Amino acid sequence: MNAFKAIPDTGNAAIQQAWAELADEAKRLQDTHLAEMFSADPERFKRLNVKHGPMLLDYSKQRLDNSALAKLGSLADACDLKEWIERLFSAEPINCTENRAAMHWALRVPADTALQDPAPGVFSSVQSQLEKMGGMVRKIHNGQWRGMTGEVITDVVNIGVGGSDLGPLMVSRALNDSTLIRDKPLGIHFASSMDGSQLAQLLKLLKPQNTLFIVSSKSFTTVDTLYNANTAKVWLERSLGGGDELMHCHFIGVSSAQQKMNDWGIHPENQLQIWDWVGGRYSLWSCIGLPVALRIGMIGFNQLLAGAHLMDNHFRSAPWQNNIPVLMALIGIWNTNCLNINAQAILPYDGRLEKLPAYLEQLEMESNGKSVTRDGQMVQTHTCPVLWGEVGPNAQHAFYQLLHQGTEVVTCDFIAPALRYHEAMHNSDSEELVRQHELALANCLAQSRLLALGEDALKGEGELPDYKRYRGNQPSSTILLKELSPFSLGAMIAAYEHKVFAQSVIWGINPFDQWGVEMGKKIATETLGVIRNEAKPEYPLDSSTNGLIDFIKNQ
Ligand SMILES: O=P(O)(O)OC[C@H]1O[C@](O)(CO)[C@@H](O)[C@@H]1O
Repeated sequence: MNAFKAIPDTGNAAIQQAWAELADEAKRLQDTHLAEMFSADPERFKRLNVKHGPMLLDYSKQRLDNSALAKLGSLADACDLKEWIERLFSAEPINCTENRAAMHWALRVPADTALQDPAPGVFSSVQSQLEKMGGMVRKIHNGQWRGMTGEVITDVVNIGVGGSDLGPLMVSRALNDSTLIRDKPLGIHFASSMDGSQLAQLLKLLKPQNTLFIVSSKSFTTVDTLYNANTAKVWLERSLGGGDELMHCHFIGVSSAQQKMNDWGIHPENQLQIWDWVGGRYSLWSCIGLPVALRIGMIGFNQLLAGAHLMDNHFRSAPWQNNIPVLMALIGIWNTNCLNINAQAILPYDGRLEKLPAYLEQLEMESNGKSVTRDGQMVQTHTCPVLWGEVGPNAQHAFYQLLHQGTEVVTCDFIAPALRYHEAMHNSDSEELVRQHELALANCLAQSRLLALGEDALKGEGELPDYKRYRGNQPSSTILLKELSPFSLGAMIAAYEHKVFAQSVIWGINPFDQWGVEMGKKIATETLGVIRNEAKPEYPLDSSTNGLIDFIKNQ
């Protein structure tokens, strides 16, 4: 179905013209099956893939061609994407509803950069916090960070939620078997859920005298985190007693709210600073990434930053035809706005990337799940699609049925490293593991092929009954990394970040705020008062909420 019920009227003739031309392209291609596109052009992959650094993006299984791409490029030009990219790489407060810059890119600028500071002291304050974090990492790794009883810290628990959890969690899991950490066995754990589920499990296993908590919260007001942190504090106090020494030995804080960290009792030496110009979901590159640095060491952390910096430079300088994040953005615009595909699955074929779908859900949906433009108008196009995902091979045994034979069109991102286990050739089990990696790669390629081509993927199957048929034409992109390393992961995450930004420019929305989550927090506070019999609601509650509260209270 053609998504263009009406060409969006943005009041800008060039943008409108670009949308109109895209509508024609969508009409031209709407009935062309991917199988036809591949058989009509044996060079299709060559035309529709791009490589940069450790990353390859194959978008030949997307339902577009060079002509449609050219029109998408014209749309990007009409929306002044190039100028907006330069505005991102400056101290301009492009997060207009919060009057803040969005300088997460500054977090990965190397110490010896020739780049000009976007505002006085930005680069130097980033470096000084990284150095402070490096000092803590060394102390913990060397066994010099002692608990209150003088025992070595063996376990670190990151308490945070959203961007203060998902980024560090995803990256630490992804790089869990990095060679950099072989000699440094340190338990690194994460507690995010406000109901205390994860923390309760951890507190059963950990020993207070050996455990260090990182309270990670940009705002230091997030109740999920503060409740978990309070539970941890009480747990420590019960065995070790309270006081300044306990706080000094067992808590690190990472936040932009220094006074709030002071008030909570984080010792000044244990405070790591972030800045209001780092959005929560863009913060893993800052000291919010402390669990990552603990996992892979500062050398590894710097490689992660270097990979992201490589992608920053690429995004800033490459023409859109070769620009990985811009192409990812344009493909998304094509799917969402031209083909009416509003679902996207993230499918890593590497178990180490198990948390990538959750991380990208926040990055994309909290950034671009918006319906009001920067000018305060209602958007006239769809914006962010619904994202979800799972480790691909496992998802094959769960929801791929819908992808192959359901009624929904879904675009998929297949993600895999080309090499794995190669560095462990001396291990006796490595040959078997290499074979397992080959198996995963074969499945990755086979699934994207079958989804694209349908039954054409396996000619010679003969006439199939309807229930066995594969219609195909499900579009996908494949991202291959040379291998999964701090550097390549940094580059890939930054590519997704910039994709999100480029799409926000085309949709005319601000990707750096999240006002949609605020009212829920307020109402929850009021509801808590009612559940605890401490307050009456300001407004009469609806019958559903009343009924549910009655049930809870009657138990
Ligand atoms: O780091 P904080 O301030 O605790 O916020 C955690 C998360 O909460 C949100 O503000 C949404 O509620 C996210 O944007 C953020 O990553």
